[in-house]
Amino acid sequence: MSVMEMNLAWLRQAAATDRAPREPAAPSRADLQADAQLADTAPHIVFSGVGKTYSGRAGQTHALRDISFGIERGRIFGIIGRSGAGKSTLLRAINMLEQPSTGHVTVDGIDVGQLNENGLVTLRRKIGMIFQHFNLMSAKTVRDNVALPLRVTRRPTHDIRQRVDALLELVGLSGKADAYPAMLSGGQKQRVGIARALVHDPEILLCDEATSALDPETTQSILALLRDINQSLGLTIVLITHDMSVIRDICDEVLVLDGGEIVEQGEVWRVFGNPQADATRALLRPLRRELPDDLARILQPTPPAQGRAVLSVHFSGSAHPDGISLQNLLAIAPDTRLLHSSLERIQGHAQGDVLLSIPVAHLAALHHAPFPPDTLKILGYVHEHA
Ligand SMILES: Nc1ncnc2c1ncn2[C@@H]1O[C@H](COP(=O)(O)OP(=O)(O)OP(=O)(O)O)[C@@H](O)[C@H]1O
Repeated sequence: MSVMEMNLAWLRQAAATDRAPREPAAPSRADLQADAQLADTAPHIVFSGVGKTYSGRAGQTHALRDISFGIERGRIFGIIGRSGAGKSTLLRAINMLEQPSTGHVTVDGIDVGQLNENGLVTLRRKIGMIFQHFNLMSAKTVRDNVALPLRVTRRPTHDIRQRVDALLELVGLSGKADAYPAMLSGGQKQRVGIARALVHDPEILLCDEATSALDPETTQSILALLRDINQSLGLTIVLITHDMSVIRDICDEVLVLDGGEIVEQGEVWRVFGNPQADATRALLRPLRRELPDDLARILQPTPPAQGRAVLSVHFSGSAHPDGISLQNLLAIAPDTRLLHSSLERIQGHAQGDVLLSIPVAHLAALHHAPFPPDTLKILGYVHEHA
């Protein structure tokens, strides 16, 4: 029996009985191999036709409509959408903090909507969660905050202490075990939140706007920690955020919600490089650097007799993953000048715009340029003396 199957059996046992299940036996090498093979093929989390309707005094709100998608094991999966799009509802359906009105959510093949109370306790141990405002207990030390979920399991005190110390070391807070939350920076508080979320050795970590209260530098350090945890512990991470740079910097895949529906989903470099839905384009606008003001001021709509054309070349990731050769362009227009670039690499793919200028006299030769026609746009013209 594979480890995954053992865990499934364990969860099923918990779902079927009112007694707390015993911990599963330690897996053998063969179990681990079988598990790796199974894990390669089965999505870790699956939404099938999930809908959620809230009823209130003002009527019904359809927060989610017919949501179906899967999250592969070990991925970092981002969910984005405008305010009210349904992100939190979707995230919280994974650990059943929100019960769907229709459809099913399965984790490791278990329909989590069918679990009884014991089953839910077991499930939630397998799914850690961190929050925007950390949710720490102010009257308890860092060590006690992290130990809290372990105390209810009645593990021996020295086991708990060992586990907590190891986790504090993992998140870089070894020296802060006896500090109180008020004595910590925002980033340190979130590290405590991460340590606490990991106490039960979860397979999934849910991050609800986990970096939204942090400054950009601290955000980067928390993202680096999440990436480390994802890689070293093989955790599947699902996160929601309003910050598109978080998705760009850490996620493998992104799902875009709008009005409770999926409007787009895919690898980050594909979606960010060539967004299809209006909602995605609107969300990504802050990442796009517009034409610099000084350049916009001098651009003319018609070509001058003597002057230069300003071109933008858009890279959506797929065209030149190994770098961009300007050799052919320079052969057409040797006096090509680089004006501006918003080019960046997402998951190893070039993405963004490069602004170039060439003499108008060379415009006719542009159809020989080494870029697909739809990636090259003439933005305007500047007079030679400008
Ligand atoms: N408990 C609730 N009762 C009634 N309506 C709710 C409840 N929770 C959420 N909603 C509504 O469901 C919709 C989706 O809410 P949700 O919080 O999932 O969106 P979100 O994308 O996470 O929003 P935000 O980015 O602002 O946090 C919204 O219209 C919201 O007002």
